[in-house]
This record gives sequence, C-alpha cells and structure tokens, in this order.
Amino acid sequence: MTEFGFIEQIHTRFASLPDNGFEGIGDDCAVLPLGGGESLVFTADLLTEGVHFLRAATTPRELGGKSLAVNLSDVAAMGARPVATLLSIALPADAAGAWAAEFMEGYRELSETFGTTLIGGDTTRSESGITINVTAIGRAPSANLKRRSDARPGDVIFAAGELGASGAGLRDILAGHCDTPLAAVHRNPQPQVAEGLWFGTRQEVHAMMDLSDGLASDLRHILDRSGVGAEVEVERIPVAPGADVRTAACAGEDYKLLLTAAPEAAERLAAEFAARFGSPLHPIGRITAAPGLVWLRNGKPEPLEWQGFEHY
Ligand SMILES: Nc1ncnc2c1ncn2[C@@H]1O[C@H](COP(=O)(O)OP(=O)(O)OP(=O)(O)O)[C@@H](O)[C@H]1O
Ligand SMILES: Cc1ncc(C[n+]2csc(CCOP(=O)(O)O)c2C)c(N)n1
Ligand SMILES: [Mg+2]
Repeated sequence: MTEFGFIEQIHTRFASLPDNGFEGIGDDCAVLPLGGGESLVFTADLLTEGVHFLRAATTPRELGGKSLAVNLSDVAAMGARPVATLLSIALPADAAGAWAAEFMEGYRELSETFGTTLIGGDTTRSESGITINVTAIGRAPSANLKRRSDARPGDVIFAAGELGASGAGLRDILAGHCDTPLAAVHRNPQPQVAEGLWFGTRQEVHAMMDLSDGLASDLRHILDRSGVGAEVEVERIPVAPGADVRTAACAGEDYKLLLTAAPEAAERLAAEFAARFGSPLHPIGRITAAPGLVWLRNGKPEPLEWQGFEHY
C-alpha cells in the first residue's frame, strides 16, 4: 500500500461519521469555523529517527526547531496565523537528559519567533529511537483560508521561494558532510508564516499548500482536489544554488508555499510580493482544464517520471 492510498482508505472509513462541524482530512489543516467569521485550523506532523533525521547528523536544538517549523508551515499554507502547539515526544533513556533540554530550547526559540505557545502534549520512553509529534493550531478570518481545492483553469502557478536546497543538503548529510551550508538549510527550514498570512488576505490567490514532499507530488494534490490539470515549465522551476532541477522538483522538505492565482492579477501579486518580502514569487506554469500534470521544456511536453517523497 502507498502512503496516499492508506490516507484515502482512512478518509473513506470515517466518511460516514458525523463531522461535528469540522472540514477534515485532505488539506494542509483541518478547519473549524468558530462563528463570527473566524476559524481555527489544526494540523499534525510526525518526525521519526532514521526516517526524518539522523540523530548523529543534527543538533537537538535544530531538531526542536524543525519539528515545530514543519507544522507552522502547514498552518501558513492555509493563510492562517499559528497560535499554539501540542508536543508529544517518545525518547530513549539516553536522550532524556541534556539532549531533551536542548531540543526543548530549539522548540522554544522558534515558538518565540512566531508567537506560538505550547499548551500540552505527552512524554514517554521509547525502546527504538526518537519520535516527535507536533499538533499545531492556527487562527484566521474564514474568508482568508486557502485550500488545495480552489485552483481554477487559467490560474498562474507560483512557488514562493527557491527549491532543492533541502534535498541537496540531505544529499550532503547522507554522504557524511554535515557541516555544509546546504546541510544547515535542510536542518533549519524557515516556515513562510508572514508570507502565508499575506497570501491569505489576497482574493486573487485561489489554492495554496506548502511544499513538503516536493513539487512533483504536492502539485498533484492541488490538481486532484481542484479537479484540474497543470502545465509546468521545467526551465521556470526556481532551483536553489547547489541543487539541480530534479532535486528541486522531487526531493521535498523545502517548506516553501505553492499557490495558484488569477491570471489577470498575477503580475501585480508577484510585484507586490517582491516589494514586501524582498524575494521573487516564481511563476512556474498554469492550471489547465484538462486533467494531468504536464512538464514542458522549450514549450514542448516532456515525459518525465518525476515523483516526490513517499513513505511507502
Ligand atoms: N493517519 C492519518 N489519519 C488521519 N488523517 C491523516 C493521516 N495521515 C494524513 N492525514 C491527512 O491526510 C491529508 C494529507 O496528509 P499529508 O501528510 O500529505 O499532508 P501534509 O501534512 O500537508 O504533508 P506533510 O506530512 O508532508 O507535511 C492531510 O489532511 C492529513 O491531515
Ligand atoms: C534520514 C533521512 N532520510 C530521508 C529524509 C527525506 N525525507 C524524510 S520525510 C520527507 C518528506 C516530508 O515528511 P512527511 O511527509 O513525513 O511530513 C523527506 C523528503 C530525511 N529528511 N532524513
Ligand atoms: Mg502541507
């Protein structure tokens, strides 16, 4: 079974149960309208030793920051402001002392940076490696929420930053070079919280998500949920220095925002983004009515078998 096949099975299994007012499985966050035009959003992300990180290749402080960052990125992807988190952590006995204290310092530092508070969680001993689960809660005016399901044919597709640095950094780490600048990028993702909030206020932004598994699979989630297709110009994918285009499209963990916007407003959106954030918004293609993801090189379709990260 594939990761996404399993999620689909879970979704189907619970479809007949009452939703209790929640918009559930399928987006970066679940949504609970509060009334008064406000909503809460909820997301959970797990990091487990050997799959998400190597203990010898990260400081506990960095891992504390990354555990929080990947969750804040999912809140940002909804156009919401992260407000609080819960942290559940399973630690082997040899990581329960100084390692855990440093981990918490990294988690606290990033919480302070983004104005979130830690409101609970759980702590247990582990017999096999470190596992960390974070639940993040965000808040937004309901009208600002951006979903994966709102892309429309003709929309311009944007990436809100360069891609591939994290994947290139992981390559360094797996080769035993943990002290390169790219390896540091991999261990210290910066969630686009201010950017996500700003996109939330822009009516011309239709669909949004964060890039965790890689453009090649993440964009497909927008396409599937919106019932549309896309053409992506390979030459326009913003490749971070030190990475290559395939890494940029497939390796994942860049935690940059991916969004679609109305074509008539796209140029102005990009100009205002650049003026506000001091970095470009990269147009990489467009949404089509015909289903499927088509990679274009020199304007011609190219049959690339590119895939993002999948757990199974
Ligand atoms: N075990 C699970 N039970 C219920 N829902 C799940 C489970 N695993 C994933 N989901 C839901 O499935 C959807 C897709 O999950 P996915 O993990 O791909 O999203 P994501 O959190 O944006 O990505 P990433 O984990 O790479 O950050 C989300 O709405 C998520 O909440
Ligand atoms: C040791 C080691 N091996 C591989 C990877 C790569 N990796 C793990 S999970 C993931 C996608 C996002 O995670 P998720 O979908 O679980 O949120 C990626 C790209 C890594 N970081 N460390
Ligand atoms: Mg996400």
